[in-house]
Amino acid sequence: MEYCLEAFALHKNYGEVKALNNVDLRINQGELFTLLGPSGCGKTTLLRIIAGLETASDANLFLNGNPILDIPANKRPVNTVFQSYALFPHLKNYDNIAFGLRSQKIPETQIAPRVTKMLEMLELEKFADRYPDQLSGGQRQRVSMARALICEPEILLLDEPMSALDAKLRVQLQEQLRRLQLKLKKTFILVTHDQEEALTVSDRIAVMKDGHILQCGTPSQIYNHPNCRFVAEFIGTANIFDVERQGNVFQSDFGDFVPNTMPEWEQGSLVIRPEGIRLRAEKPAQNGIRSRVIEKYYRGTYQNITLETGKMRMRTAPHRKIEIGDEIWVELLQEALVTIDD
Ligand SMILES: Nc1ncnc2c1ncn2[C@@H]1O[C@H](COP(=O)(O)OP(=O)(O)OP(=O)(O)O)[C@@H](O)[C@H]1O
Repeated sequence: MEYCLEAFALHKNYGEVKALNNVDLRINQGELFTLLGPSGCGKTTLLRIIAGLETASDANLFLNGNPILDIPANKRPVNTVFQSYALFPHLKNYDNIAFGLRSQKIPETQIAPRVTKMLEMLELEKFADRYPDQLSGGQRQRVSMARALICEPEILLLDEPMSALDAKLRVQLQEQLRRLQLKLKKTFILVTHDQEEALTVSDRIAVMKDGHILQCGTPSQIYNHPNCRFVAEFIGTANIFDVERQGNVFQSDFGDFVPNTMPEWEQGSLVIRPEGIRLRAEKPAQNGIRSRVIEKYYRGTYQNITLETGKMRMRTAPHRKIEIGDEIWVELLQEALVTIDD
């Protein structure tokens, strides 16, 4: 299979700081690939190296099988959408979008239909004659996307494009971004520190920390099968507790548990997501805990419950009568228990 983008052994040092430490990456043709991690993990540096805005040492970077590290940024077939929009304030939105084609001296008769198509695709028809400062943040970011896409780059790079928007707009733009990418079937690389955004829009996610990629996989692989404590904690809510293996059972401070698969190690952790813990009317046959409810938060479509035992988080249906102080039986579903070697 031919990858759209391949990187081998990417290193980037800023003085003492190892911004990227031996990063390998393979991104498929037409996928929405997300670089996810906390501030300072190196995701922007990686995006900037792909864009050609930053140099890398000892590295190889291939686009459609061709090496690109020696190609300057303005000659690479990639384009970037920045958090800060980077639109020209003195140009109308139409002219902002047309800018890249005009600078290639393409005749206006060919530019007009392409701009019109972009305006349509990003639902911006009404705003063509306005200036960027007459738009909301989300609309402005759509103009930035149209401007970046009109030159038909091989890859669209998106550097935290939604982080300046409020929560509701962000969700709208995430869905719009995903629809657009599926329609265009183009490779998009998104940088974000927002795990919900990554889970919502991505085909695959690379979780980064301290210049390393810790895990790379589909949203459901990353969420349901985190390969280490950091990934489990960074994505969603995770209940994590120490265990010791004794034969086919894990012993913990909260009782004995049996997961689906037994690892080789003797000491490690078990991870379970809140939805993997279920309320039971009586003691379950295995993986049961008797515990007191210490917190309850109504969330509309569900209730968040905190158990006294290990401050474990679980969820119940919103109509379920359950009160703080209740003693309940819960089952940690066997198939939801993930083992992690610390
Ligand atoms: N020009 C620079 N000079 C010195 N250090 C830098 C420079 N750019 C980045 N760094 C450092 O490299 C590391 C990775 O930075 P990078 O911007 O890639 O992280 P990030 O994950 O994108 O973070 P954020 O989400 O805050 O933008 C950080 O420790 C940062 O301080």
